[in-house]
Amino acid sequence: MSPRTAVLTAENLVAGYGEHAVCGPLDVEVFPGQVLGMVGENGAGKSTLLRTMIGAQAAVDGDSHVLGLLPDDRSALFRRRVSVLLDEDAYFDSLTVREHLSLVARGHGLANPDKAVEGEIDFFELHPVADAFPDQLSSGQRRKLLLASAFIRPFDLLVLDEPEQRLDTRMRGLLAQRIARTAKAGAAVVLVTHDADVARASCTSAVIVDDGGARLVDTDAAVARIRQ
Ligand SMILES: Nc1ncnc2c1ncn2[C@@H]1O[C@H](COP(=O)(O)OP(=O)(O)OP(=O)(O)O)[C@@H](O)[C@H]1O
Repeated sequence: MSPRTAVLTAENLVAGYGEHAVCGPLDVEVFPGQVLGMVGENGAGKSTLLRTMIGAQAAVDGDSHVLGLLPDDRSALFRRRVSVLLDEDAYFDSLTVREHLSLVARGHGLANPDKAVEGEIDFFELHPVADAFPDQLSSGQRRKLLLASAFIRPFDLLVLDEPEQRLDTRMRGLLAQRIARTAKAGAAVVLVTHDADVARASCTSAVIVDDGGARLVDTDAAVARIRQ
């Protein structure tokens, strides 16, 4: 893909439920190397807008494209090139942390899956629970497992809904740096966050979602909005 081809675009995109608009319209393009944050108060519509951007729910109006196509999270292309972590827990109860990561790494055809698995266990500090099952983890450790599963696989677009949830301050900082590095390496990232430090350390631009609207701003404005 050419570096100037947008990975994700939204055109006049209005998100909501049925005929009921929650927020928008939004026009935005996200290119490789960019991290677009989405900020705003509880209930403003960030998650709804994020899901609509990636085709996980129908738009009230307008449309979005991922990798130049109408997004279809069941298509092979989408699943191969878009890594998504929404605000939900999804595990296999009978697989350990290490087995989960191994399954994702092998499913995506990584050349050296074992090395990648150990790398994520190191990064997310999951060593003490690497051979534990999901119901033996703390809520923060479960969140780290989901984040590790999102990062371990290849992607052109990484989509994260409040990735900082349940992480301690130090791990939030490491995560923000990882997101920034991921974009510098060529991916595009879209994330919802309530954390001003995460936004400042990772975002290259942002959308403020409020009063039924969605407007594109620079990172400083997004950080100031979170701190209000
Ligand atoms: N399934 C649904 N059907 C109808 N309305 C919904 C549904 N899910 C969420 N909403 C409403 O849509 C609005 C936006 O919710 P959304 O979860 O997108 O907000 P948010 O900005 O992500 O909030 P938070 O920061 O609390 O996660 C809220 O008023 C919420 O009540």
